[in-house]
Amino acid sequence: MATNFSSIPILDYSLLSDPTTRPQFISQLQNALTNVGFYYLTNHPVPQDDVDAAIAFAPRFFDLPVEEKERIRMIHSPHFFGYSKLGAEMTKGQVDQREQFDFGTSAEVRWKEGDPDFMRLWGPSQWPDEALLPNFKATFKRYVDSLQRLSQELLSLAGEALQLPQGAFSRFVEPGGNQDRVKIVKYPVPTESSSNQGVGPHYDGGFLTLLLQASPHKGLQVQNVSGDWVDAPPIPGTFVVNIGKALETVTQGVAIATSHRVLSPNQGLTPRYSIPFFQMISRGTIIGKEVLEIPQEILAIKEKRGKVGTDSVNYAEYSELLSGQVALIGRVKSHPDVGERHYPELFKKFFPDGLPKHGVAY
Ligand SMILES: O=C(O)CCC(=O)C(=O)O
Ligand SMILES: [Fe+2]
Repeated sequence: MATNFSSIPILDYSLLSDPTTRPQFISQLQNALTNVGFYYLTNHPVPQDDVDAAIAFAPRFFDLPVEEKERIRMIHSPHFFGYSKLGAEMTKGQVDQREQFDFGTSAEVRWKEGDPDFMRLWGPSQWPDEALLPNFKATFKRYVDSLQRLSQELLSLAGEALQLPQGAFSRFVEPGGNQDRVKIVKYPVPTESSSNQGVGPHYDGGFLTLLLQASPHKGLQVQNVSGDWVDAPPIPGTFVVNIGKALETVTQGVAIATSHRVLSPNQGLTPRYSIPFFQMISRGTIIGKEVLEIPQEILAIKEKRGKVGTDSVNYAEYSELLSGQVALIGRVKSHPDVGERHYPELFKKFFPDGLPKHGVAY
């Protein structure tokens, strides 16, 4: 089986419903997890009407009046939920050319006096005014409920493909469930003078990411073992699923997190939209010290594989810090202005000279 991919495998979810084809899905999944870190999922169970409704809302959100988007700016949220204008986010110290709206699956603030700061990461989302965007909140609540269910099923299938015992991942779920995160993203056509970094090379931090490409543009690229960037163009009716650093860590590097980036649309095109769903992990574990026991046969796959490209930021902190702290550091580095407002001490540690000139919302 190829260990240096030149395209992203397409897995057909409907193979799972027939016991004679199910093993084929599991074997393809094993290859995708261990050799690519990415796959397309086709014939998935999320109702197409819900997908279409989410896609239709993406441009409408960004067309809201500026004042309404400002009202729900991320800076108001210690949970890093809300609107970020163009140029407000950074990857690897470079400004990303994207505008976005972050929200989460339902969660209460469980932080109490004396708890570590990162316990404040989970909490309620900010939503646009119902009168300005009727049904937006209800549509996305329904959509993320479906995505959360699907992500849990795909995680359990990943466990099966890696020959782990059933429920192997449950120790990374907090009582009452984890809060997963979602973004609606707009990548505008760059001006002549701006860079074409839609989002710079990075790994996702959690378990699985389920990405809905919400317009027909190319732009997403995935880095293979040789360091080449492989296109992952939109395929209608699919999600792009990829592995985050947390899953890589707990599987002892057998499932690989693969670096990826987005290039802005070329001149003359329209903006690109996408809606990634990030499956998160529990906050209170040093996951590098809680890795799963992996069968020898599966570990052997890792030995055969080449070394993975390094053109990316990383999550080495998972081996020494609590998972919630790693997540908080990632958020503060990406959104320094929000970090400065809500987590001033941590902010100072990473930005001793104050807010960077670029990469701040205001
Ligand atoms: O917009 C995309 O296609 C990918 C976005 C992404 O990789 C991310 O937000 O982590
Ligand atoms: Fe990503």
